[in-house]
Amino acid sequence: MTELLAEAVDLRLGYGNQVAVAASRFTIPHRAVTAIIGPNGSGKSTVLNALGGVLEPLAGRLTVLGGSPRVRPPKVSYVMQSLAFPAGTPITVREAVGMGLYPKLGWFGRPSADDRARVERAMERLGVTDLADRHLDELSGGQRQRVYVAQGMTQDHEALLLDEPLTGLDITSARVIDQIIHTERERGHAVVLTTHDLDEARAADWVVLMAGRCVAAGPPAEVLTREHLADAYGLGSLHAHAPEPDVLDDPHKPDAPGHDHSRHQHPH
Ligand SMILES: Nc1ncnc2c1ncn2[C@@H]1O[C@H](COP(=O)(O)OP(=O)(O)OP(=O)(O)O)[C@@H](O)[C@H]1O
Repeated sequence: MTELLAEAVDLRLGYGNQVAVAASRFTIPHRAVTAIIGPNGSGKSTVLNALGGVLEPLAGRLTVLGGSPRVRPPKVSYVMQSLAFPAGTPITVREAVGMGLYPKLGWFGRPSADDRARVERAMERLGVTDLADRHLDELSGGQRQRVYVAQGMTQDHEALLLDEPLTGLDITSARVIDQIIHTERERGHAVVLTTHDLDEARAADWVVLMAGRCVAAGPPAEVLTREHLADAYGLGSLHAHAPEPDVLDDPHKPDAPGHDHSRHQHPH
């Protein structure tokens, strides 16, 4: 049996008494890259929050690495760039990356030489060493995103949760973070990321397709089908998320629709 990072059973997640996600069952494998994809408001970040132990389920069961994520397993590193630091926080890049040590040290623990080396290594891996003494406020969005991922890397972890890590990045920054994601997997870690990019989801080992519920979870080829995407995104937006044009146009490809040209019409 595949080793699991997470398992959800009859899970309900939400805010106050508003249910945002109701999912009967889905799993996320360990030591693999999982992409959570779905339309705006479909519950991707909500699921990540629950996996990261930031949000308690309203009902049902969610286990991460065999336990409750609320008893924050220190082995799960959650990078929440959107919430991490309010604008104007007077903090340097090195300090921000060093905050990845807090789950281990607590707020008042003193970092050892090893801990400090870990911070430097994470900054090197993300290519932000030159920015170490700069204030976060002085960075571009892409540079800041690298800093957040470096913070996640600093934490001793088996699983890395990343909220839209590649969104809005230039090719260089995206490549750096993409490389990190794949190195993490090679090290036997799990990476769970949220995305709006179908290609990013196709490149993952496992996909969870959300629409306020789990539409499907499994390998990309089984999840990112026309039917599932139509279910999640609605028929009206299907053409925007359909396979690449060359797949649509080449009748020899297994996924091609043959002579069915109806898919080229834009439904209104
Ligand atoms: N802090 C909150 N308080 C109340 N409702 C929330 C909160 N965060 C999210 N929601 C609601 O929960 C639902 C799911 O939101 P969530 O942020 O998980 O979606 P998402 O798929 O990540 O969206 P996006 O693609 O826009 O980032 C939405 O209806 C949203 O309005």
